[in-house]
Amino acid sequence: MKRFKGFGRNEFVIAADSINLTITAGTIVALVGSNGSGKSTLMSMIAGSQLPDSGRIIVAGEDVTEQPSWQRTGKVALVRQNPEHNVFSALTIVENFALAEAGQARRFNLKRAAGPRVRDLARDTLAQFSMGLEDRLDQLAGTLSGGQRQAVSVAMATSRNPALLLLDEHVSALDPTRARVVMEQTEAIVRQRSIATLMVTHDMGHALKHSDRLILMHRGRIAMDLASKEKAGMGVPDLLARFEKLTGETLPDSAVLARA
Ligand SMILES: Nc1ncnc2c1ncn2[C@@H]1O[C@H](COP(=O)(O)OP(=O)(O)OP(=O)(O)O)[C@@H](O)[C@H]1O
Repeated sequence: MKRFKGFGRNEFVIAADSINLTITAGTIVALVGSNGSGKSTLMSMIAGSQLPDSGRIIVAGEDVTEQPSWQRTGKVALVRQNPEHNVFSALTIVENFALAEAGQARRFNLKRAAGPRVRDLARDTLAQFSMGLEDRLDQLAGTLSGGQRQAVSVAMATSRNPALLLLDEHVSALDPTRARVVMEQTEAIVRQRSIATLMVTHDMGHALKHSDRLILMHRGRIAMDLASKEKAGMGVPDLLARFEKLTGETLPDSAVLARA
């Protein structure tokens, strides 16, 4: 559970409540919900940037609830919405990989960390995106497009096979074509590596197409939990209608808003 101080005296907002969620290895769970439903709060508690008021976060059998985010590196990887928040612009692609590696090994000798082993790791992981990034390891990350940066971010986040990958609207800042490519490649990589994945999205089409299970949050709680079988054959209008019936509110679909 997580609550925040509200505007009035003795007023609180319960951002996450009674959430019981287990994600098994190799499963992609889409997390959707209206604005303010608690998705980011849940992601932050799992990533370690917010402490829950009560409850536990267990990753690969280890209780990480009290661990700060840097201690969870290697177990939990996060790709944020804004490409600029995921990579260091002033470093090259391979130096970004090296920095992630150095952080995990608690070493900060960037030159040494960016040696042949990390180059091979970066090249192999980036090759899966088929964007030619594997041949541009020495290019400054700041000169990459948003889509290329997100591809590098997903490659960095998955290269060490974390137990859990958090995708926080990671393609929402990209144009629809780039978003589709990065989303498809992300799915291919996490499936190939069997990484448990929790993906927040406002694009209901992505949520239905690229997940094994779809969770809908409303007012800090899980209002709907659709397994693969239940969501099979379901279209975006069906999902939106189910949400409306359940909550009496409408669910915004960013893909629709982007086309409007
Ligand atoms: N630091 C904070 N202080 C006070 N209230 C907060 C804080 N963070 C979140 N909240 C409140 O908690 C509730 C859940 O917010 P949260 O950001 O988790 O929702 P969300 O589902 O991620 O929304 P969005 O889709 O708009 O990003 C909201 O009512 C929000 O105003």
